[in-house]
Amino acid sequence: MTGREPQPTADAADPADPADPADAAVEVAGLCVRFGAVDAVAGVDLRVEAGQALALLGRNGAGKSTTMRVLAGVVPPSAGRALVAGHDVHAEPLAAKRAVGYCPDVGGLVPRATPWEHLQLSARLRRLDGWEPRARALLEQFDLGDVAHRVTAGFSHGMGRRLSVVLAALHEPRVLLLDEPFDGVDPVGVEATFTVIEDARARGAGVLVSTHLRDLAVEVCSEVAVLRAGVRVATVSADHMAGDEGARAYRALLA
Ligand SMILES: Nc1ncnc2c1ncn2[C@@H]1O[C@H](COP(=O)(O)OP(=O)(O)OP(=O)(O)O)[C@@H](O)[C@H]1O
Repeated sequence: MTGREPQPTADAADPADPADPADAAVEVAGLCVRFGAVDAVAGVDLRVEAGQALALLGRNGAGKSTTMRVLAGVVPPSAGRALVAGHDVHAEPLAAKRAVGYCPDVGGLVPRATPWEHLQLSARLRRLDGWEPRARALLEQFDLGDVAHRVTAGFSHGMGRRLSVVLAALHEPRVLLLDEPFDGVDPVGVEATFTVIEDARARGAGVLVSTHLRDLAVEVCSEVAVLRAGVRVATVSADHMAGDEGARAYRALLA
């Protein structure tokens, strides 16, 4: 991300897109992403069902953010398939972007714009009606109400993270992609993010959370997928990754 573009990405026409209950929220098969000589993602398979939250764990450079960027339509796949809410991100980019709310790991905010202006722009691009009460509620929930009309240039890292989650959640997307949503975020922000994830699951959305914070991941997600060097090495229940035993199991997968 360049940090110059607001999230989410602009959409064009917005025809009705009724959910097909047969569709997974996220379906990734044989995904490869190459940057020159670097295989950032080297054949990843993932599935997130509607109403499920899956955590994506792995060491620095494992390919987590690249996978998220493909699903958000920011980076094209080199090979394989990536679908969100039944839409191929490559073949149906607009329908796919419409289904997604994306919190990028870095950037995405316009320094000279206020949180309210970010929300206004997002609502306009997505042609949302009656979005204001939800926007106000989300800002309050994330303790950003007092700074709703302050430019984001002076925001702390954690404030920027919290606003990025608010922007991803505004339109109640069918697929919520949160890349490092807890990074540098205080307990109020963590709690608010948990609520956003739980609300999304309750209305049948699928959630993918990329993070280094295993303890938080297992608290809010039902399953964990571990990437290593661009390859998925395990998908296990969150219980399996909890506590001291989970820490040992996780370290073993990274070795
Ligand atoms: N735009 C790019 N150009 C070249 N290489 C890239 C690019 N984006 C990612 N990479 C490389 O792809 C690999 C995977 O990066 P990625 O950011 O997906 O990892 P990650 O698991 O999210 O890491 P972290 O936990 O540090 O954020 C790394 O080797 C990285 O250097």
